[in-house]
Amino acid sequence: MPKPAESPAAADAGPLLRVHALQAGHARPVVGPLSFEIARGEVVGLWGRNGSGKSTLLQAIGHGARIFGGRIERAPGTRVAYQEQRPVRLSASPLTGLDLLRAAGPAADDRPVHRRQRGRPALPTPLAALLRQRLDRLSGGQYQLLGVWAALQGAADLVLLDEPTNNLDPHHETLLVDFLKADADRRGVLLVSHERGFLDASCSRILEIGT
Ligand SMILES: Nc1ncnc2c1ncn2[C@@H]1O[C@H](COP(=O)(O)OP(=O)(O)OP(=O)(O)O)[C@@H](O)[C@H]1O
Repeated sequence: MPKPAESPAAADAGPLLRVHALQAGHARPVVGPLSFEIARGEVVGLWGRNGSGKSTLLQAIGHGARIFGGRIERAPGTRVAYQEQRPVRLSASPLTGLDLLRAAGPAADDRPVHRRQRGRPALPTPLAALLRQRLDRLSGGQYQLLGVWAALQGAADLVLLDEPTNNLDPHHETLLVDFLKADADRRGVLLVSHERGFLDASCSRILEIGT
């Protein structure tokens, strides 16, 4: 489930994220040194072979990985949502799709008609059908799509998505590209994918790591 922090909205000026000479890892460094920036409105893709440290880089920015050198700077007040490569799912839970959207923040917590009235993207029809369903009864792809929408349309300014096409068929992968383009100026996105076609269709820039 996405975890937006409860800080005020980030200032509009300057990049949301600055990564400078970062070396990150776990017991030892596995990625870097890397330097890049992400501004609001950008969708930046991470591309690289298995084990090159893409997930570790997202973890270092989101939470969890150890920083061995360099620095990560977020614009003051930047709220982060992080969809992990294998999002945690409770085996039994009465929570619904609507509960998941509400947890992402007020912007994601709405029905299609209300969203249109506020000038925000309408909840896509395939997701509207999931609002009343229990999360533990959703398919892997349904859960993935709902989680990514919540991260993108929730309160976060910076959205980290690790393999967001996991469990998605080609039709829903296309829908995901539309999700990323909807209201894109409101946030910056850093995503990992092995699917080059998806990266080319959805990203404004692609960073290759581990070469
Ligand atoms: N929690 C962890 N503790 C120790 N080492 C880890 C941990 N997670 C990942 N690693 C190691 O860090 C290296 C980079 O892993 P990471 O998952 O970041 O790569 P990746 O590029 O995302 O790979 P993939 O494309 O296969 O998902 C690997 O050698 C991996 O074994």
